[in-house]
Amino acid sequence: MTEKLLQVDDLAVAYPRKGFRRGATEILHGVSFDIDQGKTLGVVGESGSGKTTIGRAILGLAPITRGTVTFDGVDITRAARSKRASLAADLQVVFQDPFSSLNPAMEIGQILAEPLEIQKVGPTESRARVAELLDRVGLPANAITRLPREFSGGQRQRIAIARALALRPKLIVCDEPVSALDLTTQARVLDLFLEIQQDLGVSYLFISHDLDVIRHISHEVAVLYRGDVVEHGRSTAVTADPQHPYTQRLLLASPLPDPDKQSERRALRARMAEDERLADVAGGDR
Ligand SMILES: Nc1ncnc2c1ncn2[C@@H]1O[C@H](COP(=O)(O)OP(=O)(O)OP(=O)(O)O)[C@@H](O)[C@H]1O
Repeated sequence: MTEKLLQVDDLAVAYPRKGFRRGATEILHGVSFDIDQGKTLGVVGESGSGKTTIGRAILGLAPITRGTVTFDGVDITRAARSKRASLAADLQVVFQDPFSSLNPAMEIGQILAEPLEIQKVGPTESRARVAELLDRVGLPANAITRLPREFSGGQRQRIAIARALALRPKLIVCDEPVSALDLTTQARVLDLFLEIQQDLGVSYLFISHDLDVIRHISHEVAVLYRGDVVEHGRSTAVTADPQHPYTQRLLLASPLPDPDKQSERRALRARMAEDERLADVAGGDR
């Protein structure tokens, strides 16, 4: 049996209402899912559905009002600060924007060595690990003396991935990590994520608004709609035969014109039109 690395149970998050002394706006209304070791859960949903908030809650950066987040056997919503700090290396993040997530004044070698220094890794081992990380993400060894601005968007995202891998984490929260990239670069970076997972057994919580991206990268998918998980299942099943009307709409809006899926989508559109027609007829009969 595969071990559960992350278990999220009935997670609710609420932010205090701006301009009010009391009251809070609930963003997540009790979401539950888990992630096995070495697997990927894709979280998909439209803008504002709460995807980033899920990632932030797992990283301890959002106000959790209910539920539990158990990471590697520890309930991090109730664990002491010292215990959470000891888990920090195992839980890393890659953000959407590789331009703002890398310090523009630091050379790549420094950016990658920084987390190692914090973990008190000595200089000789650190140099070897930085070289290994660059190789791992397909960047040349001479990148160490260069600055982020000397790299393209895709290369910068590779640097951000290398930085996330520096401490050999068990889980990486990937928050729209390919959304700022063109389609060809997206595909290459997604393949890198897959290759890394195959080699290192790392798990991903992979957030995206794009069902095609999620289909490519995830074993399972959770569809988030206005702070609730409305559909959850194996990625192939959910994307081939979505059950919830919201997932069906997301699939139709999916931006990649995948030729193999064209006829499938036409059939789905026809089925939805027919469902709507029947609903109209039923409504008219009442
Ligand atoms: N710090 C905050 N304070 C108050 N409200 C917030 C805060 N952060 C997010 N929200 C609200 O929570 C809701 C969900 O935001 P979130 O960023 O999680 O959505 P998302 O699905 O990731 O959207 P996007 O794809 O646009 O990033 C939004 O209505 C947002 O305005």
